[in-house]
Amino acid sequence: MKVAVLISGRGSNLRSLLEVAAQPGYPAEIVTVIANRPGAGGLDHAAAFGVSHQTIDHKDFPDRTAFETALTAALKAAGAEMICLAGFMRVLSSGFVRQWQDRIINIHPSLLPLFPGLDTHARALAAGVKLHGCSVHFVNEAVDGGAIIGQAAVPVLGGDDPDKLAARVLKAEHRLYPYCLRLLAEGRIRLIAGRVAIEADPDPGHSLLNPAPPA
Ligand SMILES: Nc1nc2c(c(=O)[nH]1)N[C@@H](CN(C=O)c1ccc(C(=O)N[C@@H](CCC(=O)O)C(=O)O)cc1)CN2
Ligand SMILES: NCC(=O)N[C@@H]1O[C@H](COP(=O)([O-])[O-])[C@@H](O)[C@H]1O
Repeated sequence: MKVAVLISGRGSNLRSLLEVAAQPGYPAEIVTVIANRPGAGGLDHAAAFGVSHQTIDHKDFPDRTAFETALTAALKAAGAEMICLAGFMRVLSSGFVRQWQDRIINIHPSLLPLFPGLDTHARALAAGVKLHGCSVHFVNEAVDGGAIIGQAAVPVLGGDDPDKLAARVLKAEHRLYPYCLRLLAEGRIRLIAGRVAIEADPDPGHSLLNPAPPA
């Protein structure tokens, strides 16, 4: 499966996708990386893996539609069949989402439907939840409202602040995203009545995602 990754910053999720996609037998290929912010750190990861990469700065365009028209042209030129949002911080218009219906996924740093949007870790701490985590979901018009493909949970520990919690969640993100993209690229994901069904799930207990905590 030919995959494009859209980023806005550091790119650690992009790196985890590049690493697994470089492994023989992984069913997806990262064909291009596009950043909407000049100097996004993730572009260096793309260069390090020899993957085509470019910046399309949303600030260079009069509006979202013009920005997204340039985005679509670059995606089509790269032959992208699927789009992975990895720390991509622009809300995509309904027109763009419809054009790429069921072919855009995103990683979000919370256990959706809890805490959609921004500042998820501070909000989780403020809410006093004891479990937090991340979700990979299809992207639709509703921000963070698309069908959930996979989730990974982490404990909220005493003394946690948003940065400590974010770091624990990020480790889980780096396992969850390659796992979910694999399921998608192997054709195991079915969207039925707006919900995801995983066919012949190789790891129903998700032990891959949630290895037993250290003794
Ligand atoms: N149509 C959709 N677009 C996007 C989704 C989605 O589910 N549907 N997910 C987001 C990712 N995301 C949360 O996971 C998110 C990203 C950005 C924002 C946001 O409010 N962005 C502001 C600008 C912020 C900036 O440029 O720094 C905006 O776009 O005006 C909310 C949620 C990706 N897009
Ligand atoms: N709303 C989208 C959002 O908040 N995404 C989050 O941004 C970070 C990007 O890190 P990265 O650039 O190192 O992959 C990740 O934690 C991702 O879940």
